[in-house]
Amino acid sequence: SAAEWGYTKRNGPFTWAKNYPTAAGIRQSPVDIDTALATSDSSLESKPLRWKYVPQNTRTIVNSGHGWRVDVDSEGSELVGGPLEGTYKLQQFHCHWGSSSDKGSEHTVDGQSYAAELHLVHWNSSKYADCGEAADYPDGLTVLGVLLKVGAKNPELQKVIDLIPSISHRGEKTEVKEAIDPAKMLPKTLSYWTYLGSLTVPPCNESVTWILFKEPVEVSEEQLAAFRSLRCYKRGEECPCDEVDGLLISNYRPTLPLGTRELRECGS
Ligand SMILES: Cc1cc(=S)c(O)co1
Ligand SMILES: [Zn+2]
Repeated sequence: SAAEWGYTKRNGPFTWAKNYPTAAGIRQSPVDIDTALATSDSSLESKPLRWKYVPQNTRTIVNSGHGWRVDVDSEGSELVGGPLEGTYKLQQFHCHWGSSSDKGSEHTVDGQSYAAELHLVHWNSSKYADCGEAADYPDGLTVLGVLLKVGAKNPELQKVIDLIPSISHRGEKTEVKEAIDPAKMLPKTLSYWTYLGSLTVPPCNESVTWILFKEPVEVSEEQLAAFRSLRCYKRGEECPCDEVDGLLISNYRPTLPLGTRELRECGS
């Protein structure tokens, strides 16, 4: 089969369009947030973004081979308001990071990278039956993006990090026993930028309304190091990628042009 996509020279972001043509589209993510281009929009201010999560519904954490991912039972969750029409439900959350903390976020702000970026993936439950179906429609998904910068240890993310040793290799998964509250991983101030974009991994579906919070949240260097200890290959198999020891030291996609898309902001 075609070499699985990844983040190395051989199978990285600049090769994805070969097997996933949408990756070469004009509504791709991430993008650089040129703050001077952002337009504030009274309709966003008038409909505050609101979310409700059920910490007990965080089910499993898996090593996808491209990072860690916490899968959630969508029932009981909801995200409404801001740029969104209808109700979106939480499906999963995951992170992107770099080989050192001077890079690793997917979105950049006025050209500045952060150390990592947390993505909370939601699907439009007002119009579609599940996340898989929603991913095929332009209004199907919403991802809340949180920029992560080096600082204090993040207690909520520590619950994820404590599970990483049990999912060290690709395909390994484990139950999340201690409830993780996604709401506790969001910044205090809720100002955000929003624009229409895509998944940042193949097949790069152009079905995401991006909502990127302006205020970064802190994680510690040790926590970032734990992310980089994940391996991209299955236990007992050869390491297919040419990363050092098959360690997932970097899993962020470089930015794509915003093009003629509108970039709106809410809050200072
Ligand atoms: C559905 C999905 C969305 C993003 S942003 C990602 O990295 C993986 O999967
Ligand atoms: Zn992502």
